[in-house]
Amino acid sequence: MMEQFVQALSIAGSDSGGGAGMQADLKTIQERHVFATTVLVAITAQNTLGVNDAFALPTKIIDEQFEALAEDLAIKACKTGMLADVERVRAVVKNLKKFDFGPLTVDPVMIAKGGAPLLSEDAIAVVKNELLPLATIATPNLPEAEKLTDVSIEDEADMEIAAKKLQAVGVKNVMIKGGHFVGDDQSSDFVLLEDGTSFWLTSPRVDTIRTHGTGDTLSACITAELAKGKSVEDAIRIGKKYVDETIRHGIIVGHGHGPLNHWAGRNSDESNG
Ligand SMILES: Nc1ncnc2c1ncn2[C@@H]1O[C@H](COP(=O)(O)OP(=O)(O)OP(=O)(O)O)[C@@H](O)[C@H]1O
Ligand SMILES: Cc1ncc(CO)c(N)n1
Repeated sequence: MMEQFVQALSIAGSDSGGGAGMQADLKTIQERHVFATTVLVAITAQNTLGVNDAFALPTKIIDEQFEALAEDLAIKACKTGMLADVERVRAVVKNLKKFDFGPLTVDPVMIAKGGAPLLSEDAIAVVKNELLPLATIATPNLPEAEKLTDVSIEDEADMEIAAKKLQAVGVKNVMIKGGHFVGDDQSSDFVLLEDGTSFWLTSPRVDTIRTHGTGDTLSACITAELAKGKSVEDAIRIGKKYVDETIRHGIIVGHGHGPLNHWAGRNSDESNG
């Protein structure tokens, strides 16, 4: 008998350049052999050089996308990416409370690599107080962790303090990404699990500017693995390994912060774990 194929959901913004946002989520979830579905929240006119414009979709069509998925599909895990502003964050929170799409990964996307805002300043508190308490795992980068915790992160000890503060807000599991510690020869992420155990995931830093969509790719991989029923710890470890391969085996696309090689892990036994 044929069984339901595993399905996951990306709630995010579109990157026309194809490297980050919903496009990175789709490519990643597909590579992890999970069926990807989407709720599009915003559209950006973007390439590897920057974000030229952004347009947030009306909440009516956001609600309708959630309803259409709930009516028909069997989604086992979901993630959020770019949510644009207070109105859109609240629309997503409302729908995530209404429907069960499995464990939620919140990638609290705020600013694109080139510096363009993808979340309005006043929406940060709403993400913190209304969205994060629904999260199974949150994956902020360093500036996002600072904004969400008011901890100024100068070193690894500060990352541990910020992770504890995020857990206090209600996030069960926290992964703070150290990709922004440029100058360091390692790229180290700190993980604090629900049961209080913690560990570092470290990989040699790749000397490249082609890192557009690293955060989206990592959180999408975690989401796909959670949809398959992997534990949070296993999903995180697989996510780190997968994103590392996509950076390490880079491709040349565009003239700025180029996208990742999402199919880099195809021939690697390790990344198919
Ligand atoms: N140059 C690099 N070499 C190796 N690993 C990296 C590098 N840059 C980032 N990473 C890893 O990529 C993952 C994503 O981290 P990062 O801090 O870049 O996320 P992000 O800022 O949210 O990304 P984006 O905003 O582009 O989606 C982490 O596991 C981090 O350690
Ligand atoms: C649409 C979109 N979402 C997320 C990111 C962050 O990588 C981006 N650059 N663009």
